[in-house]
Amino acid sequence: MSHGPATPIASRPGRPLTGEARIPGDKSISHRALILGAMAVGRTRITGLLEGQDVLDTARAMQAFGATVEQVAPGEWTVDGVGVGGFAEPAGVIDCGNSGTGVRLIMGAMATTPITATFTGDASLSRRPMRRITDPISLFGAEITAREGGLLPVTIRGAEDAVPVTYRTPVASAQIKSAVLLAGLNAPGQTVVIEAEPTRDHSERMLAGFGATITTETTAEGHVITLTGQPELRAQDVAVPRDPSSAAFPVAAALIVPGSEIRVNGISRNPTRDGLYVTLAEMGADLSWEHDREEGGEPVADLIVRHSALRGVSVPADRAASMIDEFPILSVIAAMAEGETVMNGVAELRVKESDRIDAMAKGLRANGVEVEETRDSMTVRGTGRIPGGGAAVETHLDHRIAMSFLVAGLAAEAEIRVDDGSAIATSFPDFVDLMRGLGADIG
Ligand SMILES: O=C(O)C1=C[C@@H](OP(=O)(O)O)[C@@H](O)[C@H](O)C1
Ligand SMILES: C=C(OP(=O)(O)O)C(=O)O
Repeated sequence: MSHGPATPIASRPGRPLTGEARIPGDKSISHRALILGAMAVGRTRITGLLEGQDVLDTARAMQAFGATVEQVAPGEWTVDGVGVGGFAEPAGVIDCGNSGTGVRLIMGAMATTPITATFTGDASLSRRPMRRITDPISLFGAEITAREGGLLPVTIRGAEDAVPVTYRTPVASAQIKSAVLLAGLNAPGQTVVIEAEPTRDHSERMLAGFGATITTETTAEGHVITLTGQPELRAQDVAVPRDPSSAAFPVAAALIVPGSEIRVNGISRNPTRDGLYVTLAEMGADLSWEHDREEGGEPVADLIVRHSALRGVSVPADRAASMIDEFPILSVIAAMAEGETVMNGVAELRVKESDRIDAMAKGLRANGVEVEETRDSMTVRGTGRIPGGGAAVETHLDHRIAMSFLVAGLAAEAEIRVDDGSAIATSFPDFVDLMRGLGADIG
């Protein structure tokens, strides 16, 4: 999607937050449901799909590759798949907008079908590294042309006679792992991904759910995932659970705005996604979990969160993958805690929708918070207050930077303004309305 006009938004300190925050569907699982639905035989029915722009761009891409993707009702979609190896050559360029997950998973999914496709994205996505995907998919036999530096636009000619691949991921990334597994679907024999640290495992869970043979073992080499190629994937009913990364914003707001108490139902307890919640418990957050259960193949529970006196902590590097998208909001929570919070092993934040270490450090400093950064760490010196009152924070087309500072403004001593909130619609289109419904002064 091309980017519309910038929309400045501000938030101000006000009354306590109360009520229930109804979080939209998980973005990672929504992308995967559409892609696997398109690669299955038959009609996949998806409920609770996130209708954020990132996911809508993936839906459109799956249509361009020949699947029939339809919205039946809000959040309810059907996908009539074309089967593994059944993708048609798209007529036009595939524009994945702002979405790293979309472009990288789809590049993997088409890399072992003998068709050609060109991928583009917005200004943010066009700065993000793609060799981490094009390198492994070329091992399957795909041919790649990219802009200098391996950046988008990228054209892929899918392998005619794909060979299976064993690949050790060079950085902890579920996107790399998933792209390789999706490419492995149309290669004969076994495709193996080895990761040093476990990353979110939604692809593995969903591939098994669609009927693929896939195993995961923890060995001395790391986490070893083995997929048997050329399965017939069978259409499924997929109930998408709520997104713990989106839930993090109202949860954070309730923790730092005095007098708040909110309920957030159906939060993922998947250990590959719950690092923020582990960290918040260490910081002294008042979190009560109820009704542990399974939804859409994922462990979930309901959360009640209350305003809390928080202390700074050191977040170990081996937890980074399980909370990779939550560091921007953690840095806001850390400013409202007493003492230093050190976030280790976070270099990957520099290649997200923006350089998130740099964007958070600049925005927090502009609002009176002391921050130190190295290439792969960020330290926030918490004093329990955010003076606020800086110039508009630059968000660089990054939804999580925008939402983080809008939450910060609710507990700051003066209004906080972001230069552009339009990217919020990529992952959490109802963010402003939902926060207002809890009592937040945002707009
Ligand atoms: O696989 C996924 O759905 C995602 C993986 C993560 O990216 P990396 O794999 O690049 O760490 C995360 O930041 C992104 O929001 C979603
Ligand atoms: C990094 C993110 O998404 P993506 O990589 O899909 O653009 C995110 O949502 O924080």
